[in-house]
Amino acid sequence: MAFRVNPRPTGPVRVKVCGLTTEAQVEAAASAGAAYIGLVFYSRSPRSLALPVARDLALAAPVGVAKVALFVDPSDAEVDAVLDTVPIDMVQLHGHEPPDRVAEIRERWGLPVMKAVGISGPEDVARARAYEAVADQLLLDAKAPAGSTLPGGNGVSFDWGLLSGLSWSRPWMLAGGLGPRNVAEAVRVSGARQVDVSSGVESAPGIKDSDLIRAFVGAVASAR
Ligand SMILES: O=C(O)c1ccccc1NCC(=O)[C@H](O)[C@H](O)COP(=O)(O)O
Repeated sequence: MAFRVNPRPTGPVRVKVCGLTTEAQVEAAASAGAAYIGLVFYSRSPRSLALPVARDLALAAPVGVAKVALFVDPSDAEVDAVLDTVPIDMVQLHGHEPPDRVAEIRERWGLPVMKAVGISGPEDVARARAYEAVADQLLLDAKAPAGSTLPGGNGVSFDWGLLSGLSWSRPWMLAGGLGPRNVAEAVRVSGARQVDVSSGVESAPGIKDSDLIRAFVGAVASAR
């Protein structure tokens, strides 16, 4: 397949490592150069955190690394419980939250919100446009495969060419099946200036691997 090559970008590509569960992983991600760490609050996920653990991880993150709290169709009480306990910089919504719920969460808690949208075809890209007006950032991720119990973190990718040459009024992040071996190509094809990874830097489901995190950030740094 022939891809359009995006114009030469400026500035480094920023990395989010999602689903960290130990302080050593937070240290590995931060020292490798990750700009964001994702903390998962979804009980069905192998990466889901209890509040006291999440608080310790957030406090272990150096200044300058944004702590992102990931929710799936959360109730107000769930958001309250996390934000009352854990120092968080951004909320990620990874469920079926409609635009008005995204706007409500943003306004009620006063934090930037990143809305994840599952992409498998051009109609999904069009759906993502509905969030440009209400979200601070977009996370363009692969759709969960049939049968998966997780809306994200499944290690599957989508056709990055769907994003090539598009412009967005909000910053956006590419996710889905990225790893040290394919992320440079994904950046080149999609034009992403931010990337998000979870299972691609794990040695087993839910277990992050510091060497893979370093390899991923290194591969991103080499992307042109
Ligand atoms: O990671 C999870 O366990 C998870 C659970 C429920 C909703 C979303 C989840 N992850 C979302 C992310 O931001 C992942 O980093 C993103 O989907 C990419 O995952 P992967 O394909 O494994 O790199």
